[in-house]
Amino acid sequence: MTEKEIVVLRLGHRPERDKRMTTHVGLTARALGANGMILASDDQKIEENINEISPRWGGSFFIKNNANAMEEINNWKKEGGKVCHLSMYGINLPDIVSELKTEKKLMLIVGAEKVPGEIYEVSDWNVAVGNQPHSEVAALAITLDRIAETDPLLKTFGNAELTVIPMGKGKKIVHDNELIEKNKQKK
Ligand SMILES: C[S@@+](CC[C@H](N)C(=O)[O-])C[C@H]1O[C@@H](n2cnc3c(N)ncnc32)[C@H](O)[C@@H]1O
Repeated sequence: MTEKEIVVLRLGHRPERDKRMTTHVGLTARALGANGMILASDDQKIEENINEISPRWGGSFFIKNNANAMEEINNWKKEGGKVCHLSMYGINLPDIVSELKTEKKLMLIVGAEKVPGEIYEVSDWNVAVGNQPHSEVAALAITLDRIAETDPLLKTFGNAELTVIPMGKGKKIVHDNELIEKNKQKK
């Protein structure tokens, strides 16, 4: 079975206002099964923060900083990918989810401030996660969960320095000291 390829395109990030929100878009995308995030603004700090996550917590999530949104979308489409823009004005997710689920190469676009009209035009779908205003992080999380083939909460992340041992009370993290040493030497 071919793996699904999902990237998140983050639009409208304002470095002075949206640092936490955009970091959370990246963390959520990674945790719930996306392969990477493309940031259509220049914020090297976010790039650094996200790049620190995978060596620590496993997997191979990528971030591309300072990208041109339309170029990314057009290249994605040329490679046969489909584009789904998340917007409260779109078709409600339950009405389109079965179609989205069959896509093997999907770009999910989330905005911050007002999203330019051309994004609505160029997208294959404008999809609402309920037609009420809320947040890009919530919209992304619910979409990734609903379109997943297997439960994203059960996904394991290989090559992790740190692994949480789930428990009802307290906190337990296992450290892979050999990998921590190896990664230190790479820096
Ligand atoms: C806080 S909203 C701001 C929206 C902005 N005022 C506009 O006119 O597009 C930021 C982003 O969250 C996402 N979002 C918020 N509510 C949503 C919903 N109900 N369904 C899908 N996406 C949503 C969209 O990606 C949106 O661009």
